[in-house]
Amino acid sequence: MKTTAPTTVGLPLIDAGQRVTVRVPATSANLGPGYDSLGLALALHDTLTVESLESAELVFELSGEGADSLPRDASHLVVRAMEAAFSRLGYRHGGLRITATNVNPHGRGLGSSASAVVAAVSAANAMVPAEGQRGRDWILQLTSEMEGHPDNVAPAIFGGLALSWQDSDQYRSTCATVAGSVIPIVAVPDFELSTEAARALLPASVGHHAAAMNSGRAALLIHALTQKPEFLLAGTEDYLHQSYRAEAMRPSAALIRALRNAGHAAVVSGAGPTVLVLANGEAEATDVLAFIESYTTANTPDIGWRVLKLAVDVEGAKVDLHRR
Ligand SMILES: Nc1ncnc2c1ncn2[C@@H]1O[C@H](COP(=O)(O)OP(=O)(O)OP(=O)(O)O)[C@@H](O)[C@H]1O
Ligand SMILES: N[C@@H](CCO)C(=O)O
Repeated sequence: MKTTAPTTVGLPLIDAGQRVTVRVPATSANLGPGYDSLGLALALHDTLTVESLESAELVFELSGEGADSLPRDASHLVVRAMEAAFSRLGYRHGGLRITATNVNPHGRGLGSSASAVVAAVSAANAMVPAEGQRGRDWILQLTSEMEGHPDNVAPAIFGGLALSWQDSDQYRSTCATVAGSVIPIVAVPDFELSTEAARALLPASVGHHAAAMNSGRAALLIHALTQKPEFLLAGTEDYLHQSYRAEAMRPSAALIRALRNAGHAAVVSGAGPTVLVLANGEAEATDVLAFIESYTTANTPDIGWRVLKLAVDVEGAKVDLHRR
């Protein structure tokens, strides 16, 4: 399907005939107590290829997740993010061919929207002349503004475990190295929950006791993820968001409770409803996979779960530019 692309009159045009491919990881934000600040990149990758056209057209070739439901016009998230990036960089495009191969499920808590905006902004940045291009911290700033929080975009950009924060209106992030024995496992249910709906369930404020308890667990979690995975169960206890959101994802909340009662570090991935388990070593990973299989068969027979044993992505968004 083709539609006419909007233009930003007055700005210089990028060259036609450029082709950029961006491979971007899925991400799991929060990790329990790290609400809006911690995120882990996962080896589950979407691929976006963008070509700059001579003609003022938007051409879409979409496959995989969202191919049947995403818009094929200027309202597509990738186009909106590219327009914002070009405009901030001081350029405009003539037309674009967008080819997206998506494996990251949408609205499930694996950072699909963050992956899309990181891929789009990275592609736009690579398409402007070299002297106008900006670094990854600039990409972090713009994509965090678009998402409203940095915890998914940061690991999608940098890879690994990202610790992010906000100084006034500036978003910052640094990476930590995850212990080699940590194995992320996700159980993705067949229902969606939008981040917007999940955020609307949170209270405007929490008590001092909850805040203090959460601070302790967030600090412990970094130590557990990087050096002492035996503390993962204690380190993933959250006091800020999961209990308020449980009503919107009851099967996920029940699975998390059962996994934690069995000693496994299970949390809501992002805003849910995916369940993330951080296993310590292959033996625990095998136990977790068996536990999820038997628990879901017995307790949630009407829900389809896609269970994936993944690895931590340490590379982040990978950009390849081909100029004609
Ligand atoms: N690759 C994509 N291309 C275009 N639009 C996308 C893409 N991925 C996600 N979106 C849009 O973002 C929406 C999902 O975003 P949302 O923030 O609700 O969930 P999420 O990013 O999958 O999960 P979370 O933020 O909890 O990790 C989709 O319904 C779709 O509108
Ligand atoms: N920190 C975000 C992650 C999902 O985008 C939330 O929990 O709402």
